[in-house]
Amino acid sequence: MNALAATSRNFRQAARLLGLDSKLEKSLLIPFREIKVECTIPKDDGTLASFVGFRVQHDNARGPMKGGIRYHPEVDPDEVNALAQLMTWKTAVAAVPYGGAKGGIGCSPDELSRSELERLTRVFTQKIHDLIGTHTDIPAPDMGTNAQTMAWIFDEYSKFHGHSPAVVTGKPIDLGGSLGRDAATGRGVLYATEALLAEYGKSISGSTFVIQGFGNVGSWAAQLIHEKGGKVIALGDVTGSIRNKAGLDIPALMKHRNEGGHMKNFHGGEVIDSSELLVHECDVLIPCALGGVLNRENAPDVKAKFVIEAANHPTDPEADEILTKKGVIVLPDIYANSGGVVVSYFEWVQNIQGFMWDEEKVNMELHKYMNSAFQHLKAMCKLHDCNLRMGAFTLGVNRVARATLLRGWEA
Ligand SMILES: NC(=O)C1=CN([C@@H]2O[C@H](COP(=O)(O)OP(=O)(O)OC[C@H]3O[C@@H](n4cnc5c(N)ncnc54)[C@H](OP(=O)(O)O)[C@@H]3O)[C@@H](O)[C@H]2O)C=CC1
Ligand SMILES: O=C(O)CCC(=O)C(=O)O
Repeated sequence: MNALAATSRNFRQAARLLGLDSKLEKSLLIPFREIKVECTIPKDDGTLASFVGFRVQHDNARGPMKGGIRYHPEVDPDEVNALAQLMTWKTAVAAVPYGGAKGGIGCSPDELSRSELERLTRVFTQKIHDLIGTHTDIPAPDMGTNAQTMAWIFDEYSKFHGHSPAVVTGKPIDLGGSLGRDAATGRGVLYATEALLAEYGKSISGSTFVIQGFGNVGSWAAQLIHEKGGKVIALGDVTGSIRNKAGLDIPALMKHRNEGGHMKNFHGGEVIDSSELLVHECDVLIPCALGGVLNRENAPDVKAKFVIEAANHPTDPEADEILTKKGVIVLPDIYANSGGVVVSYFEWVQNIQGFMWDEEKVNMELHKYMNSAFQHLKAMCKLHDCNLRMGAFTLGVNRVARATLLRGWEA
């Protein structure tokens, strides 16, 4: 089942639990707007290259649409559609005043030079600039993009619309980015994991962790868990996977990575086959890379007691069923990785106010938002006698449905 079919299935299940009217259910599922553009750029060698870019704007009942832009070879319209829909439910779960959107360009960022990436980002922005904006749709980083990508979008957009820092979040601090945004998704993962473990009388410091992905989300999650005394015993990225039963030295691994080293050349760990990573013995498994990595093939062998979905849609529905039957507790993406969009919201607010918060305030507010969402999520689980994923979906879908009904249907 692809990501869109799986996300829509979860939505329909939540709509049924909530007893939503069928017309409303249908209208909430259909995206507001789907944009597909061709982006042709001159490569550094003088040849031309074309890439397809997408932006799906799913829903704006609760506010401007919000969501990241992904650069990855596997970007396709159905996946972007699913990720945009997830953003609608995620912003509602987090109680930030946004709808949902997502974008992507089918490309391999590692195979493009910095100037090719800049040209591609600027051409994409030229093609979508009149459909995004501070009060319509606000992009942010996702896989394969970063603060520099956001700086180019902000600059290109501002050529058409005047100085507009709040059109994107996740910007460099020097251009109006928020302190704490770079770490925010990983920090939110830490706060969400702490809240979940506490329900079971456990804590970060007494637990072992396996993390897939060592990019923005994975590396921050690993560092913050390590700082809190958690033992990260295995970790992997595209270049390979390693383990150390005594706990990996995460600051040393960060240094190794920042100096251009590959995972498998890190001396503080033993190389393992990447297929072993997700089924490695541990208390808590945190996928922080691609979607669909937990599936019917590997789910029966998962040994973790808790899965924290830091990636978007890492667990396909078949794996979800298998894990539930095995008694594995899965903390769903639309709550677990919402720290990124929460601090994006703080960045947008700061840009509009023209006032910068200190990092302590950002982290304190993030903690409040994550804890409050967890309490509301738990209440929905109790009300509908459902698991955490359905608790999060019913919470998000109900808030969007209420906003839609309050705004009214009459033309
Ligand atoms: N950035 C954000 O604020 C948010 C991100 N997310 C989600 O978190 C996930 C990660 O995003 P982010 O950290 O920003 O992305 P990055 O591009 O910064 O990092 C992605 C990481 O995943 C690794 N990776 C890619 N493919 C594989 C694979 N097949 N096997 C193992 N590792 C792999 C990459 O390895 P390598 O470095 O070797 O290429 C890299 O370490 C995505 O699902 C994203 O949608 C969710 C909410 C917010
Ligand atoms: O920070 C944001 O606006 C969105 C981040 C994102 O794309 C996500 O949460 O999946």
